[in-house]
Amino acid sequence: MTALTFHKYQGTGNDFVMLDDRAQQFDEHDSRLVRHLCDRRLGIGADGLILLRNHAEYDFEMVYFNADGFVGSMCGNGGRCTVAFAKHLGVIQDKTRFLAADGPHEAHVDAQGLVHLRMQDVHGQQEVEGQGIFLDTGSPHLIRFMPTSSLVDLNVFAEGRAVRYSELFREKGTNVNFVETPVAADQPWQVRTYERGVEDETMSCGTGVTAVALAASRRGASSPVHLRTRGGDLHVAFEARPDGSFTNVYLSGPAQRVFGGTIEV
Ligand SMILES: N[C@H](CCC[C@H](N)C(=O)O)C(=O)O
Repeated sequence: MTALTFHKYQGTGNDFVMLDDRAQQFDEHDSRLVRHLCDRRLGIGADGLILLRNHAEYDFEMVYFNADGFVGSMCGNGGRCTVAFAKHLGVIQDKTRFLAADGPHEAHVDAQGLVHLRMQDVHGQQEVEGQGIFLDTGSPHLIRFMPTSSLVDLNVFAEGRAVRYSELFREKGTNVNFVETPVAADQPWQVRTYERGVEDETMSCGTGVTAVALAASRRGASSPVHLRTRGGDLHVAFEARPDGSFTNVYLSGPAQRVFGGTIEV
């Protein structure tokens, strides 16, 4: 048995076990251990686990795992939490360039402690017949626009699961976002997300709300888009290019250290 030091972070309720792995001692193939640390009854409990590692060309590297123990794609809330963690460790000050699964990212922490994270440019969005709109913001997302007032009672677990395990998505999986269009322009877009790799609804999904904002821009939303998740509010700013792609995409919101400790592994 050894004692593993961890930090627990959350960004709009999407929660992560954060490990300072600058010495690169964590075995990233040990999916059983990642699953155990993310287990809410037997371990620490989280939607995902993130290693902060050194990198020769960037301030740090973020290695993200879903709660199922496997290396995930990009995680927007996790990215913001990793920036806050890097600042907590003294690895960075208020501005950074770091590497994640989908490539380099720039980010900065503002005076209120909000983290602004630049996401990769997004090319194209497809209409998936009878399902919704599909786009990739570093992770795959299906967006389904829902009738007014239908989100509150929606069974996101059952509805999301049905899409995620449908013939089209079964192999690679997808995250599924259910969205309510605001009734007034000053209201936020409401989002609930079923997450692949957690295989359940989470309180919030950063790459998910980013995808929703870009899909919403085709439905009259203008940058910055205000989005509301079960765990709090996020903003997404972007520039739409004439060819339908998006650049200068920024996901902004809080990222907080909740506690830290050691766990016997
Ligand atoms: N919670 C995440 C998404 C994690 C990605 C993931 N669940 C997948 O696509 O496998 C976020 O804030 O962007």
